[in-house]
Parts: sequence; structure tokens; C-alpha cells
Amino acid sequence: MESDSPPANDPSLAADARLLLQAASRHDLTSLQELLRTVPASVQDPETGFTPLHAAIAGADPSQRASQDDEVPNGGAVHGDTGEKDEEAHGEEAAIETVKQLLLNGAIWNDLDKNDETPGCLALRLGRQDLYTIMVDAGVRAEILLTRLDEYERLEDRSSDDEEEDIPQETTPRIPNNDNDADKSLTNNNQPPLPSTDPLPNQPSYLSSPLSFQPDRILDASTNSIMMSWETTLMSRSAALLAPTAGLRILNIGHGMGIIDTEFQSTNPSTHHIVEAHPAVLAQMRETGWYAKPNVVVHEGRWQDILPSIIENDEAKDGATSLLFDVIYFDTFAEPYSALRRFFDDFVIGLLDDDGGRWGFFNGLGADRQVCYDVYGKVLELDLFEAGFEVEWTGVEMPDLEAKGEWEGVKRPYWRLKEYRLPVCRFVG
Ligand SMILES: C[S@@+](CC[C@H](N)C(=O)[O-])C[C@H]1O[C@@H](n2cnc3c(N)ncnc32)[C@H](O)[C@@H]1O
Repeated sequence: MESDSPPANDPSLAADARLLLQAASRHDLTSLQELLRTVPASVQDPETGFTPLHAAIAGADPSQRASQDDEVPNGGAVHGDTGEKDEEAHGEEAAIETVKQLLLNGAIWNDLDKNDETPGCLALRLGRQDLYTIMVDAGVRAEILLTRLDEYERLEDRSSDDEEEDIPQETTPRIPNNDNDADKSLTNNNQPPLPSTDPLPNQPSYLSSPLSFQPDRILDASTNSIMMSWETTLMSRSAALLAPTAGLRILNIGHGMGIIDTEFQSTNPSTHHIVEAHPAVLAQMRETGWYAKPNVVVHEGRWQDILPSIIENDEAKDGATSLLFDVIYFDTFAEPYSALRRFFDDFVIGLLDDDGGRWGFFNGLGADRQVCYDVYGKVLELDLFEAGFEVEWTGVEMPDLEAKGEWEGVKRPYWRLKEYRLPVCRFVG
């Protein structure tokens, strides 16, 4: 912020904030730049929750712009503006430029308005694909930057090997983003911190929670859903794409309802390793005969503990790691994105056969909000590439789970989108 900024309680700040929202809505770049010297780009209209980004995007839609102007006192006069702006000022280029200027000046990509929409959600709803793409790219930049900063801080602070334990509240693949905690954690942004009486599950609390096994779902003690039978389509498509032939060497992390393991078994793998951490799931696996299957090896414990010992034991036996897999699948619960990243950075590299091996994961990051799903998809792609993998996405059409009553009795719906993007990853050729 500039040194001549008024203090936060200065009434002129509120007036200028309003002018900034108006200038953004009208794509009035001259006024915008002037106002941004003193008003933060992240101000919000107290009634609508609109940030200047929301206003700029809404202003790109004539019907929305009219209703915005009605709400703006002073007839929308901005710095002597007498309504001389011509239609061109509302054109596509002006809207794009306004959004870019705001982002350059620190506007936040995922602030929510009172309608529970981020600027990207609004652009999508209004059919402004060009503005939506800019918002997704801004989200990717912010997320990458924050991940890097977070890693840097953790490198400095690190006192133990197990860095995941300390960060229970990051976005996880099966926890929605519209939860207040999850939204806050997606970027650690300036959204108003709402009281958190309802914490997200983390690994230690999940692993000691009793589970309820129902025919179509597994729930924890707080009715968080761990796995649901509507995911069968996703699991069988994943298995078909990852293991298209018989006799492969397969490693699956997270047994859950055993849906993907059943699919893998149907391909007659030469060996099928399963890593599972929850004692109740392990007990269920014992009861249902998984331990007795001739080609199955069950590893009891967290993958973070099991995988290093698989690699070490194997090295001790053969002098070189020979326990390689043709197929690896990863689908755990109550783990942050950094766990998935650590999995492919540190372990897939050592366990996947570089001669045609493929691996995949449950792609549910941010899946209750399209813009978050798209941002995370791109972040994933970049992180995977950095780790040496290319990813091919297959779109799978999703039913309306809400309408089908799938979320009844479940604490937090974690899927709301029309299309699942199924990842199949390989080493970069
Ligand atoms: C979503 S379910 C997996 C569903 C499975 N893909 C299926 O088709 O049924 C997640 C599973 O991962 C297990 N899990 C969670 N954290 C784990 C960890 N750190 N290591 C190993 N397993 C873990 C959970 O106990 C649960 O059984």
C-alpha cells in the first residue's frame, strides 16, 4: 500500500472504495488506476460482497451492469465522469484490461460475494469464457506462489521428516472448497475468517475415528463420507484405462470400499499390493477375504510409513529396487494436496516402471466449485510435469448427485460438477 493511503477507519476510504467499484464496473481504466493508488484492490461492497473484480466482470454483462449502476449512489459519477463513456469502453477489451489491472494490483482471485460466487464463478455464469480463463490463470499463479512460499517456510522450520502432520486444514480431494475453512486454506487469502466450529478431518483424527460401513458408503463418526458407491463409474473407468491388460503388477493406496481393488482383481494381476491405514478398513478386508487372495499383499499402515520400507527392504534384498509396478493408484482420505504431491515427487518416481508404467489418482480437488477444480487441475498438471510426469485427462460425465439424493446423511457434499477429469499419468517421454 502507498504511504499516502488513508487509515482504514478514514471515511473517505469507504467513499473511494465505492468509487473504485464503480470504476471497475464501468471499465474506466483512468479512474481505476488513480483510485488503486489509495484503495486496496480487494475491497468488498458491504451489501453485495462484490470486489472490484466481481464488479468488472458483472460490468461486462449489460444486464448486470444496469443493475449495478442502480445500486451505486451518485449516479455512478466517477471523478467528474458525466456519462460520456461510449459503448467501446464497455467492450470486451476494456473488461479484460480492467480485470488484468486489478489482478496486477493485488486483487484476490477467489474472494466470495454474498451470492457465494468468486469472480471466476460469475464470469462462468455470464458466459464470459475469456474473463473466466484470466481468473483461472490468476488462481493458478496464486496457488503456485503460495505453495512455493509454504514449502520455503517449511524448509526453514522443518524439525521432523513428517511434514504433513502439522497442516491439517489444507484443501483435500474429498473435502469441499465451499466450506469456510477450506476456502480460507485454498490460498490463505484475506477472506473474512468465519468461526470454525466444524473442523475438517485430519489424518490423526480420521485414523482413530470409528467408521460406519453401509452398503453404499463408508462414513466416519462425524458423517464425513470416506467413499461412496456412486464413484464406481470413476473407479472402473480408472481401472480400465490404467490396467487394460491382464498380468500387470499393481499398487493401490487406500482400499476404502474395495471398488477399484475389485476392478483390478478382475484383470488378474500378477501381483496386487494394497496399502491401507485405517484399522476398521483393515478388519473389513480381513473379513471379506482380501488377505487370502493369492496375488494380493496387504500392507497395514500409512503409505508414508509403508512405502519407504517397501523400497528399503527390496533394496536390501536385491541390491537394487526391483519391486516396480506397471500401475499405481492413489486415493486416500483426510490428506492435504501436499501429501499427493509428496507421493508423486518422492515415491511414484521410485516405484513405477519407466517402461510403460501408468498411474492415477482420485481427482477431486476443489470439486464443489468449477473454478477451483480448473485451477487445481492446472496446478496439478504443472506440479506433475515438474516431477517428470505428463497427464492425459479423460472427461467423464457426472450425474446430478444432489438431485439423486446421494448427499443425504453426509456432512459435506464433495462433488458438484458436471464432468470428472480422469487422470492417467506417465513418465514424460
Ligand atoms: C476414498 S477411500 C479409497 C476408495 C477406493 N479407491 C475404492 O475404490 O473403494 C480412502 C482410503 O484411504 C485410506 N487412507 C487414508 N489415509 C491413508 C494413508 N495415509 N495411507 C494409507 N491409506 C490411507 C482410508 O482409510 C480409506 O480406506
